[in-house]
Amino acid sequence: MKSEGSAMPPGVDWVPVDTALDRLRGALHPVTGTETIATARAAARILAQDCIARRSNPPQPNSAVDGYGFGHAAISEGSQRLPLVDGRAAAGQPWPHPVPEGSAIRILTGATLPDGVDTVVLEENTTIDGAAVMFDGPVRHGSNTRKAGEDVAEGSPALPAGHKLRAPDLALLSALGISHVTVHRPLRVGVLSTGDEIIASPDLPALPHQIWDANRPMLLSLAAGWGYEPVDLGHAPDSDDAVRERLNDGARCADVILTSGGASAGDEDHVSALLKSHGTLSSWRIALKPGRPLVLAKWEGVPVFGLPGNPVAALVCSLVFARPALSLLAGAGWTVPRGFTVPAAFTKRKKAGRREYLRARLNAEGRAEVFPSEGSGRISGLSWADGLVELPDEAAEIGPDTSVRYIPYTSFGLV
Ligand SMILES: Nc1nc2c(c(=O)[nH]1)N[C@H]1C(S)=C(S)[C@@H](COP(=O)(O)OP(=O)(O)OC[C@H]3O[C@@H](n4cnc5c(N)ncnc54)[C@H](O)[C@@H]3O)O[C@H]1N2
Ligand code: MOO
Repeated sequence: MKSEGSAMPPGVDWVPVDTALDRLRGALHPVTGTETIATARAAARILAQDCIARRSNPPQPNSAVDGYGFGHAAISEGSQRLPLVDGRAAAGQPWPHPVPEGSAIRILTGATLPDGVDTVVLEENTTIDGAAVMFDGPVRHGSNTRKAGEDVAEGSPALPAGHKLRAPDLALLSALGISHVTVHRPLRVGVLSTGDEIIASPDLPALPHQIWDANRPMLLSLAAGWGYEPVDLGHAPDSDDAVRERLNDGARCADVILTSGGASAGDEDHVSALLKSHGTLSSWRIALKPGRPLVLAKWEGVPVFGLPGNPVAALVCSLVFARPALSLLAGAGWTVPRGFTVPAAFTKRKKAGRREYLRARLNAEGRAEVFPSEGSGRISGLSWADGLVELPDEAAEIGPDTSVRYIPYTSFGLV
């Protein structure tokens, strides 16, 4: 019988993905300063301090419906008939007088409960007879009312430091009277493409042996979508001097640098060579497909992710390694993407020894189908997909309906 063996060439110290992630997590710390800005402008920013409720939500007991309010003590089972006070309580227009026991008041949604009112009956369940309201009891004490602070109590923690603010969070903070928040300054993410064959933009002509830069727009857009400040470091040819100059630029104006290309050990792999000779380099051979020649280093103290040039590998390495690392650098802590266990709609025999990520999407039955080619230069598969299937480091025999872990692009924060 044929041995399963390992998928990886021998003679190399292959680092498992989880080990690489653990080392990365241990080596990095937040690098951004802080600033205080208006809550209304703080979407996608990361809290640098806990937010404490300035007052309760709701601040006062109020009505949850349009109806009639009264004191519960005066009513019982059966038909009720309560005289109406000559007035009305509305949101923003509280009724300033007590409602006598045995009377009721017209009350609208959001209105503060006047003194003497602890229960509200829904308008649709009542009839009006002259100056009285009629309905059937019993009515539960406190029904259709909201207690002061039932959502959030004054002085209680609303959101913790490290939380990345989303639209609903702006609603919460505003409701609690928090007009300004102290947040981390946006992480500046420098992006550099390398390679003699690369033409910086499809606006420019390309000879047959040249290709337009696909990685830089992808990586800049990833950084922006994650809420960071993209810094375009342009494109450098395969020359030590050119790459060195761009890395120096990056170290001046970015907090972290993503490069693509030149990451493996070939004659023209200037990124890994430079980082080896100058920076502090961890050139791990990661037990990963695609993306095994990932370079992690520091250049003038600035972390550098030397991503592989193949666009599929560049994206996978960004999602798997750069995303949690950038989140940590930016002050939001380490992130682990949320995956879903779904049945496979494909067959594959996977050898032991490396983690694999396949371009995938869910079909109409909710099963994961994968792109027909695993080629790392097949950029079209990245667009075809809506996510990745993560296959474990160990050997796996996947057939129709085997459970696999599917991680949608949205779980990686792709917008
Ligand atoms: N002898 C070996 N050769 C290779 C190995 C290996 O282990 N031993 N690994 C292969 C794997 S896996 C990958 S991935 C690539 C990664 O190599 P580099 O990071 O050094 O990347 P390049 O050689 O510069 O480019 C690879 C490929 O990607 C294209 N590319 C580069 N930049 C861009 C860009 N910005 N936009 C679009 N396409 C880009 C480039 O033209 C190449 O085709 O190495 C294998 N070789
Ligand atoms: O890491 Mo390379 O993964 O196959 O393109």
